[in-house]
Amino acid sequence: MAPAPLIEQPTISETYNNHRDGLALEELSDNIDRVNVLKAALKVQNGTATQEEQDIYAASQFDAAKDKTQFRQYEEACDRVKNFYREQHEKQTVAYNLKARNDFRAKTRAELTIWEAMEKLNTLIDESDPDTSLSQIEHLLQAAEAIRRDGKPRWMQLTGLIHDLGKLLFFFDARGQWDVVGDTFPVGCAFDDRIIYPDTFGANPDAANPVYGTEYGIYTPGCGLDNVMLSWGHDEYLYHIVKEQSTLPDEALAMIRYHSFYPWHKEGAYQWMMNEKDKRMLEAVRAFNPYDLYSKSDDVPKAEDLKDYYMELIDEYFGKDKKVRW
Ligand SMILES: O[C@H]1[C@H](O)[C@@H](O)[C@H](O)[C@@H](O)[C@H]1O
Ligand SMILES: [Fe+2]
Ligand SMILES: [Fe+2]
Repeated sequence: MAPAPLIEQPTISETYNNHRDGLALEELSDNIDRVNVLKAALKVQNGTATQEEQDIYAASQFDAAKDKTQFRQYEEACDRVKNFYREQHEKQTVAYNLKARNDFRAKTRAELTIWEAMEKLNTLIDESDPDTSLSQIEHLLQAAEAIRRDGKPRWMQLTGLIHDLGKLLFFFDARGQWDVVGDTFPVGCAFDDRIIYPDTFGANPDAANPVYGTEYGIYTPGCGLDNVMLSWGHDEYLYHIVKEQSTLPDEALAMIRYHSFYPWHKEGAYQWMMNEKDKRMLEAVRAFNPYDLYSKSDDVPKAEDLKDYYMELIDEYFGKDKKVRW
């Protein structure tokens, strides 16, 4: 059976004629199809979490003791954070997103094991984050350890460990931090007011575009998030890598791809895009979020003490001592 068209075709060809520097969405989806065929041939399978695992990850007590008012206070955030989002909201356009995906597909930037990637990332301090000034390896270990302490499935522990590794982009093709970190949102349709600092989208040329500026833009309701272009950054980049090079299940892929999509998983925006699969994935992302956000105030784990445990976990889903193509 031929896959359902991603988005209504006439709109796409009309709107994308102006973006010859990027891949058309049709070509992108062809690429994705080719990858899926290759994966089937190589017997790399992501699969879905078992019901038992879904039950385990759904019931969490982890954040009960956390004072939620201490996190994500953007109104009180420092200028570093505010300036970051002003720039990001101005520059994340459809044209840029097509180009970024095209560049991503064009080459391999580095070959590093997961652990090497964590070490490389260690010097990056995330300008968008009002809640932590720790290094990334510390944040990754905090998230993974919180998930592990709560007895969650092994694949979810590993997801905690790697979920921000896409920030490696900063050392390769990025134009700054604005196309690497921060919350994400769809491009190609109206920017929702539930995105933080919504007023800063006035400076984004897409906001006034006759197609992209409308509620549904280039999409149709129910098209499914797999068919939506989320602003390019660490989530999207890592998602593609993990999908192609690991056996982590769909729920893990969703936790990675949507963990910064707060307007959707926290604020309830963009519900009209969802299909049945997305409803299940939303549960997974919501189960993951507290470990990402509230573990930032936990004790700082020591990487050397935990390395053996996590190396085994990495081997289990990526292959023994596997160099990942970044
Ligand atoms: O500042 C943070 C940080 O960049 C995280 O890695 C991202 O996932 C969050 O959504 C964002 O708010
Ligand atoms: Fe993140
Ligand atoms: Fe994170």
